[in-house]
Amino acid sequence: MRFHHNLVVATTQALHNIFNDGKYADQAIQKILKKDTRWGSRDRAFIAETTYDIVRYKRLYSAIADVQEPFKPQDLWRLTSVWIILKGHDLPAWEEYYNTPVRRIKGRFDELRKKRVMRESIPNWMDELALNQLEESFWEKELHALNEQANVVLRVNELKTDINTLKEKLVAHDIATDISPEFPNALVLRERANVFSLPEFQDGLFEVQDAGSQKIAPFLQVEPGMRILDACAGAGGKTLHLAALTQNKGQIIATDIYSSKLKELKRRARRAGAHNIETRLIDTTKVIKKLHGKMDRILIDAPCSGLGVLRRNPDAKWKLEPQFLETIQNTQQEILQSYSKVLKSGGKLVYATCSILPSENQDQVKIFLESEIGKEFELEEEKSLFAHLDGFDGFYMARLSKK
Ligand SMILES: C[S@@+](CC[C@H](N)C(=O)[O-])C[C@H]1O[C@@H](n2cnc3c(N)ncnc32)[C@H](O)[C@@H]1O
Repeated sequence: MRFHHNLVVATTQALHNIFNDGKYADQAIQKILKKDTRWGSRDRAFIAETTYDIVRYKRLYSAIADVQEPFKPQDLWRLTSVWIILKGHDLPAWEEYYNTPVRRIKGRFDELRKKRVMRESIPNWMDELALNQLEESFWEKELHALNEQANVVLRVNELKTDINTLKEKLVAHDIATDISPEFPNALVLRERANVFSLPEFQDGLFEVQDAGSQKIAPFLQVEPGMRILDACAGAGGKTLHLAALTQNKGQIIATDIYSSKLKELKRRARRAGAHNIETRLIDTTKVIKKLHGKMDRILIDAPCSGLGVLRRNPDAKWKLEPQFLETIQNTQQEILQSYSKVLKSGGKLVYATCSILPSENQDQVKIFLESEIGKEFELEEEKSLFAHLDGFDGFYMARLSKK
């Protein structure tokens, strides 16, 4: 493989912004990619994939390279040298790589890979937390799968097109995709491509959404004409899916505590031709109280650790803190307790997370069902998706019905 100096420079800049300045990996990479319009798709893919890989394996690579945060410029070059060597390539003859101890790097890797926390590159506390809740061999397989690169998956917007028509349109752009019967609206790209620049994206024919995530809106069993609350709507990934499933009929109220996210949701809804969505900012408890007893369905896509989506957000391994887990679990229960009151009798609630930890999933549902408010509910069905079993991101969903 031939390496280009300017692309590795760009990679070290992205790494500096992520590791030393605390920027989110996806945003830091997007910013760097805008720097040079002459870069082609392969150059961009190199910068993005190399940066993500080094973020993913930060603990392992920095131990091998014997460097510590905050990383100096030469430390970041050392990290890239470890990446090149472990990928089985020869180091380019650049001055930044003079005197790199190639044999020592390989030796350190062989030694360190014996320990899971090093091999899979994860903080000790996170490994221990998962081990307390999941069987060890299961966790090991899942953790390994969570370190793989995620597929690019599209959700076809059935308000505007159908899966076969979209598949054909993508072929015209040289983008080959696969359909899986398990995920009826999902097109999985065979190779990564910048789908956001396609006219079909601008026209709202699809959204980028992991296949596992596409299981959640249908799990709510919605029908056209229903009144639905998408309580933690964020930028609306699942709201848009709900709009398609209800064929734009009925009312979807999308709420969140951040107005910036709801603003983005509105923009996406316009592009998707989703007309039955209304956004409401939760700035006081009154917003939810006004809806008490009025809704047929509620989706609680709860804030969580995001441990199921580490393939997409590997920097979460380094940004999450143990205290956050405690706080977020309290928030999850509070949301369940207070927002579930919006349901009419006979209504249904889906509680979902992108976590694989039972403490954020089954345990929360159990605590809720045993509580005073929860006594009015029955668990209909629950489902867990795991990266190593299902091939996509990790998710949990539980459907409860109100008596
Ligand atoms: C998992 S994300 C939602 C993702 C979104 N449903 C989607 O499909 O793109 C969780 C969301 O919950 C929001 N949130 C956090 N605390 C909340 C609260 N108390 N009430 C409502 N939303 C909350 C966060 O701002 C975040 O957007």
